[in-house]
Amino acid sequence: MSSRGRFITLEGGEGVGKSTNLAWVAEHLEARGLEVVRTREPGGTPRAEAIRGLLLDPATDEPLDDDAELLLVFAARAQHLARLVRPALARGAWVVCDRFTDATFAYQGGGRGIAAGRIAELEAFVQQGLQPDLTLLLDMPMEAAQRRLAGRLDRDGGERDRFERERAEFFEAVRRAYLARAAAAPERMLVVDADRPLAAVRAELGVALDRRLEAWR
Ligand SMILES: Nc1ncnc2c1ncn2[C@@H]1O[C@H](COP(=O)(O)OP(=O)(O)OP(=O)(O)O)[C@@H](O)[C@H]1O
Ligand SMILES: Cc1cn([C@H]2C[C@H](O)[C@@H](COP(=O)(O)O)O2)c(=O)[nH]c1=O
Repeated sequence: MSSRGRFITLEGGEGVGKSTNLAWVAEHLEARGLEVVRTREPGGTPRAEAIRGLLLDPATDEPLDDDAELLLVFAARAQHLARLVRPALARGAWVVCDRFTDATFAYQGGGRGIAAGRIAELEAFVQQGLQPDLTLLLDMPMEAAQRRLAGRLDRDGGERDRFERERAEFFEAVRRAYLARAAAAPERMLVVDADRPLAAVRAELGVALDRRLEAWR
């Protein structure tokens, strides 16, 4: 096995099953003898998690400006990359991350309408060429994903965050932007039909991971 760590991201709209499947992906890799670091964006380190708090806070007293939202996302990412992701990859660990920059193109680009070129400039500045080796895009119709999200909120309690309160058109635009990015980068991004029983989703994820493991050996 190569000593270079690999960077795997899970993407998709709200409630499609990213967190549920991230745990499984990490265990699948660990069962093959790899050191795996589980993380998420925005967040992943204490200071980046503090920025996440600002981004997700649903308080309406001072609406968050779209450009400020974009810059906060990348500020959290810079911290996360410097303190957690790059050191882990450098020591040979595999990093499995719940959302990364595809989410910025989908939410701030597709959802908020910020130009892709502006996002790409920040991406180049913050990432200095670092990209995920593999992105698993969990895709399903927005209404079904919203039902899953509502079920989770009913079961676990908690209120909707600032993004989860967005209107249906926002989530439709996010989904379209994700699918457009996957179509433009088919070698990196695998679109997985998430509107199936968990066992079927995981079977497809497992095949994709094992194929990559073999190719990267
Ligand atoms: N394939 C599946 N079939 C049925 N239910 C599922 C499936 N995958 C996940 N779920 C359930 O759907 C809910 C949402 O899943 P999860 O929290 O993993 O989604 P998420 O994409 O991480 O959401 P968020 O974007 O809010 O972080 C959970 O209650 C989870 O148990
Ligand atoms: C990385 C990233 C995330 N977001 C949004 C998308 C989600 O609504 C929240 C994160 O919460 P979740 O538990 O992962 O659902 O943040 C974003 O707008 N832009 C980004 O780059």
